[in-house]
Amino acid sequence: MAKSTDKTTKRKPTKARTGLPLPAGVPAKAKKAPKAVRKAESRHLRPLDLGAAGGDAGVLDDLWRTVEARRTAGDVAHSHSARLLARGTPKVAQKLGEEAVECVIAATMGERGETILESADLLYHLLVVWVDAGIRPEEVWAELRQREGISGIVEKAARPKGIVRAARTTKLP
Ligand SMILES: N=c1c2ncn([C@@H]3O[C@H](COP(=O)(O)OP(=O)(O)OP(=O)(O)O)[C@@H](O)[C@H]3O)c2ncn1[C@@H]1O[C@H](COP(=O)(O)O)[C@@H](O)[C@H]1O
Repeated sequence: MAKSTDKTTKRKPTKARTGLPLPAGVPAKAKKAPKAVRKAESRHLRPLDLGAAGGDAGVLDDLWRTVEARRTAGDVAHSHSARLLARGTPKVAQKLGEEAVECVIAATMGERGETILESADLLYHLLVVWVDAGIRPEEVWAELRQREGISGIVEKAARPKGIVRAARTTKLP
């Protein structure tokens, strides 16, 4: 059968790369679905074991060491961390902000499972920011330890009035 050359008969793609239907509003000519959809799709393709046993905070120290190793010896062709770090501090910081917003959205929507996943993305990108800035996890853990037992309300009330906290915040009192 002769191949139709009439453009109008060409079916508009209605599926994303993964074969899942594009959500309403995503232009059919979109090269790829919006990031949130891509993420959700990839999660759909990789059933998640939310609340998996064996999770503990030590993973953060381990993950920091892995990302730090990617900074020094990572291959941008095979390591997301190496590629992100190679894109420079502004991009590293931008990605943290993006992931924070995605976590805010999931939490606001009351999506517990999605909030867990977005929290993991956010923590990973925070570790990349630390590696990029030369911050070791124990420096942050020490700061949190120092705050133990001091209520946030008491801490804020004790700040000198009218003086911007010693270069630790851009917020005016
Ligand atoms: N925990 C993570 C992790 N969480 C999220 N991500 C990636 O972060 C990216 C965020 O997706 P985006 O859509 O924002 O894509 P992007 O390419 O970053 O940004 P854009 O250019 O699209 O704006 C995805 O590629 C996620 O897979 C992660 N990549 C790696 N890790 C872990 O970090 C360690 C080192 O990984 P590699 O550096 O890839 O070897 C391993 O233990 C990994 O499990």
